Amino acid sequence: MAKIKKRHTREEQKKLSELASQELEALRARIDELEDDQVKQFTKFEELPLTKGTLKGLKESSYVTMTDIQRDTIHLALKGHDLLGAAKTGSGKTLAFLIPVIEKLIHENWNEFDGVGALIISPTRELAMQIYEVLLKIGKYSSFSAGLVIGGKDYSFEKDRIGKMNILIGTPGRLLQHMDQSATLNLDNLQMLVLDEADRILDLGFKKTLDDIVCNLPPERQTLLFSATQTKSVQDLARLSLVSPKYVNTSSDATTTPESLEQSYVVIRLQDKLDILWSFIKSHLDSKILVFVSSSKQVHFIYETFRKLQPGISLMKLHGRQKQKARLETTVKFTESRNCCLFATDIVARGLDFPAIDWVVQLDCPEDVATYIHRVGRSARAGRAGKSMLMLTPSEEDAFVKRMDARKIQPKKLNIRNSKKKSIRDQIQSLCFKSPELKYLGQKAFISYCKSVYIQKDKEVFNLKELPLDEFAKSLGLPGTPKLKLPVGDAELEKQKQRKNTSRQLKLLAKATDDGELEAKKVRTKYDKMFERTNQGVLSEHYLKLNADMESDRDEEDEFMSIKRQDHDLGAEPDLDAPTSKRAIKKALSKKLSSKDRGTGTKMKFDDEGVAHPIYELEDEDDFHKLGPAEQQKAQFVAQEKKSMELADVEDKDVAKRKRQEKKIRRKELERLAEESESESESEADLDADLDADLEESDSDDERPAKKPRWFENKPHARPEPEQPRVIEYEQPETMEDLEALTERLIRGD
Ligand SMILES: Nc1ncnc2c1ncn2[C@@H]1O[C@H](COP(=O)(O)OP(=O)(O)OP(=O)(O)O)[C@@H](O)[C@H]1O
Repeated sequence: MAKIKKRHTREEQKKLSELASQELEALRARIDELEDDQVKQFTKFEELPLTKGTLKGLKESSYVTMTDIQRDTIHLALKGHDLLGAAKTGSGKTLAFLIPVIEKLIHENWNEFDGVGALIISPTRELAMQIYEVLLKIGKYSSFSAGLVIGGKDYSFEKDRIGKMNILIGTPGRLLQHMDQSATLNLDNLQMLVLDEADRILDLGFKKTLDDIVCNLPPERQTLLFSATQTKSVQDLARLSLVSPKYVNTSSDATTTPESLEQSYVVIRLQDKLDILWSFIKSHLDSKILVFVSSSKQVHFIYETFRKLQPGISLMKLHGRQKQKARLETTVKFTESRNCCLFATDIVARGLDFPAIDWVVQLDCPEDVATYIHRVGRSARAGRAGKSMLMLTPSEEDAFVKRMDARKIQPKKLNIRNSKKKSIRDQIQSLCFKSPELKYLGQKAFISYCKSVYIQKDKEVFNLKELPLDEFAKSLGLPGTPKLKLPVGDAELEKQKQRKNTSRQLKLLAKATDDGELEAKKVRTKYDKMFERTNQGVLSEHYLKLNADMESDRDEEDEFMSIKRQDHDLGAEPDLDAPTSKRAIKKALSKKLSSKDRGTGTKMKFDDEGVAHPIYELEDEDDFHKLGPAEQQKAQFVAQEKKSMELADVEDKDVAKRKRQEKKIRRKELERLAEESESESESEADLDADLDADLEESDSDDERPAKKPRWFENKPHARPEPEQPRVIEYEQPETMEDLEALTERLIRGD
């Protein structure tokens, strides 16, 4: 969070405020007089009735000429209308709402004691940061404070300052968290609510959060909605309490993609995608390329594989499951790089303004045309040139091309030249063969891709049955096709889809502690600690990389799919429960473990193959019902358990009886031995002591003989000292057989 502008002295402030109020009066009059037709002739910001400070901030940021959406919306927003603005990607929507936000607060004479005057909601942190940066630039000459409230940052830091902010920019989850928990946050005076990428914020993933935010805002505010693909859903507008909104759509009369964008598509088999992508990258090494895939697992796998194959261009990855810090670092790195290739999921498809992207490649078909538009819109921004290539499988082509055509999007169909095609299948197979971690990533990528196809609503485009999955698995270097466990029925499908859409932030928010410091206060499990170490051999490093994935996906994928173990033996998977450092091993062996370290432990049972299982394993509900009614299963279980307990009881009794008999025999033999032994030489005493100890040990569970055997106590002088003590050589008996053999030898006296 930062102040937009330095403070003035009281004198200066008085003077300024007099001038400002005169200036504002004049501006208000100009705004009231503005006619739509008149504005249509405007080309420059300075023609609009904007305050001097804003014009200066714009000019210094090199914003002089307005884009269409800016020209068509800013004056309406200045007049106080609610607004729905739709414009192509990269057409300057950010300024179209930031200028009215600043101007509105200036006109309202907003000051630091008035609290939050404007709230800007963005679907992603990266986009929120981008908006914040633009605000700092153009708002340089206004005296408002602006704050960024996004997940992944220090919550307490935000909480302490949020009450002093005039403009807040944030992601839905974090904003709601502050609304619930930060006592200083007061939105009662809110003048303006802005939703950037409104369609995304209004969709299912954010629905509940947005509704919760909006119902806590004063209804008499002004609301601006901006998006590349505008919703006019009456329901959505009602949710936001828009009042007679003005619709502005600068992309309605032409295609919804930038004119300067050269669009193409190729039809290739699913199993050839990686070969084609590789060939494409190799022939565009001097370009800045953004590659979209459907899931973070695919990003992970392709990034790791291609990195090992060294294409000769810098590779990067960006997806929602990365830590915020890594995401920001990659965003900055990609922004600054000239020749590089970024593999990403749709998290970056919306809003992010990467400069000078030459190519947007869509390795996987987008879920709908709106997503296509957002993806390709990362290139050819603000009138610059750019190219895009969409890869479609034969089963996707017809329906998706039809969908695009309906939106006046007609990419050119291209064929890949055979001479340009390079196959990396053998290399990938060999990499996966050598590296279990890569194979594991491949399996995850396979499953995630299939899942992403399966959950799509548009079945005409996305049909899992049409896809050559065995071939696809081979192309990922997998020795077999991972088994897919797909959700049954629409309800489950919808659940999966919703889960996919639901912001990870919201999940985190639900688990947040009272002060919201979820990340800072997260309990580090032994796995966390283990994964944080890097010096434990190759597999632990692999697991370090996979940790985030495993943690986040566990519940999601356990329900959905399973991997055929026999086909995909991960071989040397580490024993996650074993101590992993010298210190840990020492600690584990130490009998002086402190009680806090002891824990309760987990009881395991072993099956016939010696594989450990938890005592209680949850069975799948469907599998359970297949076995018959619960009552019947219960009765069967009780009968079965009773029978096995009876058997066990008989066995136990037999063992106990045998033990008693053996003990009796041994004792008798020893007594006899003692009696026969004439001399009580030291060696005999030692022998007896040893035998005694041995008896004590072996009979520890049973009746113990008296510590000092009776034959020593009762007959200390019973036998005369032999003239020549007999020396009997013996080995320490270890087993019952040894003991018996020794006893026999002693009896025989040899
Ligand atoms: N009036 C202008 N003059 C020059 N450049 C501009 C102007 N307005 C915006 N830009 C630049 O155009 C680029 C795209 O702007 P912006 O990110 O606001 O587009 P957008 O419509 O919000 O895109 P998206 O739909 O992808 O979020 C940015 O780099 C911005 O600096």
